Amino acid sequence: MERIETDILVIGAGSAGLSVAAGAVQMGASVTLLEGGEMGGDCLNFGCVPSKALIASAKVAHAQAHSAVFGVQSVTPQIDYAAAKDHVHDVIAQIAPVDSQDRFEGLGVRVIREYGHFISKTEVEAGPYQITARRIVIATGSSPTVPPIEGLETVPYLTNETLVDLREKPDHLLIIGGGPIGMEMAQAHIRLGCKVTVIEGDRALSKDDPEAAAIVLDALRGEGVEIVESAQVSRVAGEASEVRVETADGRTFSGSHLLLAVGRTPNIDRLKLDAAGVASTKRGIKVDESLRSTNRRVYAIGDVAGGLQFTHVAGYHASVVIRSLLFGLPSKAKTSHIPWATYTDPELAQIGLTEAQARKTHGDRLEVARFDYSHNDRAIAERRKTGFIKVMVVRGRPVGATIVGHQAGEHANLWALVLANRLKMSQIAAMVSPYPTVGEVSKRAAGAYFTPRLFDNPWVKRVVSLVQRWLP
Ligand SMILES: Cc1cc2nc3c(=O)[nH]c(=O)nc-3n(C[C@H](O)[C@H](O)[C@H](O)COP(=O)(O)OP(=O)(O)OC[C@H]3O[C@@H](n4cnc5c(N)ncnc54)[C@H](O)[C@@H]3O)c2cc1C
Ligand SMILES: NC(=O)c1ccc[n+]([C@@H]2O[C@H](COP(=O)([O-])OP(=O)(O)OC[C@H]3O[C@@H](n4cnc5c(N)ncnc54)[C@H](O)[C@@H]3O)[C@@H](O)[C@H]2O)c1
Repeated sequence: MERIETDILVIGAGSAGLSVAAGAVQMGASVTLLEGGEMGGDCLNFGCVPSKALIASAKVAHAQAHSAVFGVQSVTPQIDYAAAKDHVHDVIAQIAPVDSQDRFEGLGVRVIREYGHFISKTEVEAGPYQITARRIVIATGSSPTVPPIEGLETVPYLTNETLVDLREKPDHLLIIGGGPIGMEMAQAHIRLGCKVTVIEGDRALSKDDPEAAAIVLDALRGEGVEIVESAQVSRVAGEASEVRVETADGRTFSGSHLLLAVGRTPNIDRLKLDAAGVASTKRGIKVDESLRSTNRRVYAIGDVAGGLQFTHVAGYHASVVIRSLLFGLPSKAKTSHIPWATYTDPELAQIGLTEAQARKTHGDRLEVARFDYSHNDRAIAERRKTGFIKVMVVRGRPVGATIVGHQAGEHANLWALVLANRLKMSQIAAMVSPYPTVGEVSKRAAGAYFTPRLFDNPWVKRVVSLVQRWLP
């Protein structure tokens, strides 16, 4: 057994672990990084990157089939599903060097390709290594949840992990779960020529603003995706290319392939957390606001910390703990300025509070300013008129924004800046947006906030008429 002593041990080389390791080593700490699976974790290999690459293929197919309105003859796209997956793997390969063992070793990180588990409060064993660290960061991420549905163990099913390598085009993809994974993959597959049925136990896209989610669901239904809500799956049966899904209320759906998209389970089983005195729940490792576990030398970040599960949150968590790991400074993770986006078409983005959350927190002090895409000239030119932005404002400062429409995820950047820096609506209104851009919707939402104050205000009218009398 080789013994290693290190300042910081990072367990897991996904978005969270890599961000901590890169930051800490470049600021002078000695860093050891364990990775039992693929460098880059879920986002690169099975999550964000492959899903967005497949969505890009699907967009091209959709554009070919719907070009006539632009004066370009529509054609029936000839889909080569396996070639689309080649494109997905090529995209992963292009991004992989950034997350690679070579790059991290080049930065000075000791990278060990083994799964690790605790043997004491400060020690971890990984393959032939025993590592003692002053601080340990658990960044082991999450895996697709496989729910206890009767019959599941007898039926071939896909998860986001195995979907990446599927090369035969599903004739009819059944998706259990109408969250972001289910909806993104549903639209990608209908556009790539599959039949798609989504079976959702509750409400599809239930974590998002219902009015905005309804626009996305309408669009998907319009493209032919069957979305069945309030349909808790209780049993599955069948075999390869013939799968049957039954719901608790007795409905049955049949398809050729089954994708599970029912949420995530934290990767904690291998860690032997008891040995380190690190407490956990079903959602993940218990952490305080500083992302410290019940063992003060051990932090947990990213998906395994059980909060919002996004790559940018993993990166943000890394920045929060680095302050405390390297400088011993107090540092707290907040969620009030965190954005997320679902990359359906139209896209759906949320930053900070939804309208319902803001109403609950701020009551009558809440004002909602909104602007519709249908009044944006560029959106009209691009035939992307569906969507809206609404901004939740309290005493002149936004506390949340919801955007549904073309490139909503891109427009979320501006509102993420606004919320992170507690900017005022007047500062957004002062921005000059280039015309014609879809991004003008943000400025127009700020305009909508001031319109009644300026144009429907008798005092303003009185002052203007008075000044006009005196002006030479
Ligand atoms: C289909 C899909 C699409 C997604 N799309 C988006 C998106 O568009 N935008 C977005 O922001 N987020 C998206 N996400 C979420 C995003 O992928 C995750 O939030 C992010 O990957 C979490 O990073 P992480 O570092 O916490 O965990 P992971 O990326 O899961 O990394 C954890 C790593 O730890 C390793 N590991 C586990 N246990 C051990 C151990 N004991 N020892 C050593 N190594 C270990 C694992 O092998 C893994 O590589 C998507 C997720 C999925 C599934
Ligand atoms: N664009 C993005 O940023 C993006 C994309 C994909 C995934 N993600 C991340 O990955 C996480 C996981 O995504 P997800 O879609 O798997 O999870 P989710 O928890 O958001 O949605 C799962 C859905 O499955 C339903 N469900 C659970 N059991 C069921 C059953 N037996 N029958 C029918 N329905 C059932 C739930 O009601 C829920 O609506 C997301 O929360 C998000 O953090 C992000």
